[in-house]
Amino acid sequence: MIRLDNLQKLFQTRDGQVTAVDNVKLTIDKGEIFGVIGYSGAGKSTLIRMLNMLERPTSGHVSIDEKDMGDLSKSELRLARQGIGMIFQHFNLLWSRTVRDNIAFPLEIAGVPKQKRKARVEELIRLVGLEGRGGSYPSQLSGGQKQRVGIARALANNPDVLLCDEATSALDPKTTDSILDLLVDINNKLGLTIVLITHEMHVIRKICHRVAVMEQGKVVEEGHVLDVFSHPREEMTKEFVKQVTEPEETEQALAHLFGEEGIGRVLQLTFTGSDAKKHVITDVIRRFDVNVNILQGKISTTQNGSYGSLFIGLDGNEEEMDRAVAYIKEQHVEVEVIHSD
Ligand SMILES: Nc1ncnc2c1ncn2[C@@H]1O[C@H](COP(=O)(O)OP(=O)(O)OP(=O)(O)O)[C@@H](O)[C@H]1O
Repeated sequence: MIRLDNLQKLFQTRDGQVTAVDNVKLTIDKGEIFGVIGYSGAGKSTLIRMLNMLERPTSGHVSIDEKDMGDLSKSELRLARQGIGMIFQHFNLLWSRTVRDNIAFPLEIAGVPKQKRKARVEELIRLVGLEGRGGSYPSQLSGGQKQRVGIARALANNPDVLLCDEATSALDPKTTDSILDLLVDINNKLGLTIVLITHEMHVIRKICHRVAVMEQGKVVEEGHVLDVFSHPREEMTKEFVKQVTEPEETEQALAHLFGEEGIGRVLQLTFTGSDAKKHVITDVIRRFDVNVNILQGKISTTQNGSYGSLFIGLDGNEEEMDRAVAYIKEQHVEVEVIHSD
C-alpha cells in the first residue's frame, strides 16, 4: 500500500547540510499498524511528514496505492491528502472551535453538505468515545480527550491511511493506553493502515504489527514486532527492547542476588509466541532433582503473540543441573546461564 524508495531528505542550515532521512526503503502493507521508533533527531518526523508531502523529499519516491505522491499536482495532492489522516503530539486543534466544529472542519473543506456533515460528526464522536462533549472547547478537555478529537477529525473523510506523529508522547501512561486501544479498535473496525512514529517501545509493543528502527536518518532494523523483540540484532534495537522487557529493578535485584553465597545457577529463559504458555518450570521440578527458585519474570503481549523473560535460580548437583538446562532447551525455550557459583 505504501512504498518508500530510496527516500532522502537533506536540510541546508547555517551550520551546513543535515541528512535527516538517508536512503530509506520500506513497504507498508494495507491494514497493518507499522511503527517507526528512534531517539530524538533520528529523522522520524521528517520521514512521516514526507508520506503526505508536508515535507518534500530531496530524492526518492513515496507511493501510496501505486500513486507517486511527488508527481501529483496541487489539486491532486489535496484530494490524495483526504485519504491520509494525521494526528499530532500536541493535537493541533482549533482552540476557538468546539469539539463538533473541529471534527467538522475537514468535512467543510471537502465540501460535504451540512446535513451529511452533522450526521458524520455525531458518528465520529461516538466512534472515539466523546459522547456528551461535542459542545466543549478544546481547553475544557483532558489531553486524552483532545487526542480523541484529533483522531475523529483525522478520520472524518474516511481515509485509508492514518499517520500518527508521536500521538501519545504528551499523555500519561494510562491515557496513552486508552488512546492506543482506540487506535487498535479503529484499525480492526475500519481496516485502515496506521503508520506511527514514537520513541517509546511500549507503543510499538502494544499495537504495532511491524517495526522499523531508525538511527541517524537510516532504517537500521526492520521486522515483525515479535521477531524484533525476541531477536534484536542492532545495539540500538536491544536498548529499545530492554525498555519494555527488563525493568531496571530486574538488573538491581539480580545483581544483589549474585552477591549471595550458594545461589547456584541463575538462568534467563526467553519464551516466544506459544512457548510462553508452556509448563516448563513444572516439568523441570517434576523430572529433575533440582531446586528451582523463580526470581523475576515478565510476559509481554504484542500484536503477533506473547514474549517473555523469566529469571530462575537452579540449585542441585552439577550433572542434574546440566540435564535440566538441556531439557529446557529441548522445549525450544532459549536459555542463558547468566550466573554460576
Ligand atoms: N526544517 C529543518 N531544517 C533543518 N534541519 C532540520 C529541519 N527539520 C529537521 N531537521 C534536522 O533533521 C534531523 C532529523 O530531525 P527529525 O525532527 O526528523 O527527527 P525526529 O526523530 O523526529 O526527532 P524528534 O522526535 O526530536 O522530533 C535532525 O538533525 C534535525 O535537526
